[in-house]
Amino acid sequence: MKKYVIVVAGGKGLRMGGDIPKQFIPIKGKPVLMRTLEAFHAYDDKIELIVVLPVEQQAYWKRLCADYGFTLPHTVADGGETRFHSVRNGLAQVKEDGLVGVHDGVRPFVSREVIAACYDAAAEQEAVVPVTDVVETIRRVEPDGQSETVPRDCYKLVQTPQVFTVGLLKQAYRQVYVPRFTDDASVVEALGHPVYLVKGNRENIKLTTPFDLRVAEVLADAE
Ligand SMILES: Nc1ccn([C@@H]2O[C@H](COP(=O)(O)OP(=O)(O)OP(=O)(O)O)[C@@H](O)[C@H]2O)c(=O)n1
Ligand SMILES: C[C@](O)(CO)[C@H](O)COP(=O)(O)O
Repeated sequence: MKKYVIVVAGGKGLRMGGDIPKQFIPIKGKPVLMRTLEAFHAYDDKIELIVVLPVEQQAYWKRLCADYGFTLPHTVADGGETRFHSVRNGLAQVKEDGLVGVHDGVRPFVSREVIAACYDAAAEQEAVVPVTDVVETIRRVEPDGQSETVPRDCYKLVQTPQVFTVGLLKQAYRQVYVPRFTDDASVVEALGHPVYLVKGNRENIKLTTPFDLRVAEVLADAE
């Protein structure tokens, strides 16, 4: 079955800050986005890679690929106003039926096992999301500042890649954007389609703040 992955790196990285967009920051000498693309290529060397980048960063990325001798073939699509719009732009490059994953460009430590589990399950279930358990106590805070502990077993932390059949994801992304579409599963769910959960890997962190870069250096050392 034909496989695609849309690697979204079209955001602003405001919480990370800094001079270099977070997807280009080197971790142990290799830019984050290259690590992410290599993880999918290592899973399946025939998977089609689609990278979504802001238009103004695309020339820089091309130069970076030349500088690092990065030769994995990939298509580049334009970043959009929100993650939803970036995914929609990437999806326009998906031309055949099969399975399509959407993965955050800034999650370079996804394991090969988790990628495989997501694509394998999607062949049966059509819509698959990797999750991890909540490892701390959670409190819900009301608008008036009152708060109470809620049962943590009722919650999971959501990762990517989120993998779908091409037809289903294309149908989902024809919907009008609403702010509660923070991931791909929420867009598919809005069609009334159930989402199947598989176990993610704890190392599969989203590099969001400078603290995460410190963790990333340690995780890269352990590879
Ligand atoms: N318009 C957008 C917004 C986000 N993303 C991507 O979606 C992923 C998850 O987003 P997040 O890490 O929250 O990145 P940013 O939106 O860039 O971060 P911030 O909210 O701090 O600006 C990232 O790989 C990001 O590049 C995207 O492709 N297009
Ligand atoms: C899609 C996502 O990675 C799932 O955890 C996440 O929602 C994206 O980050 P954001 O901060 O919501 O943009």
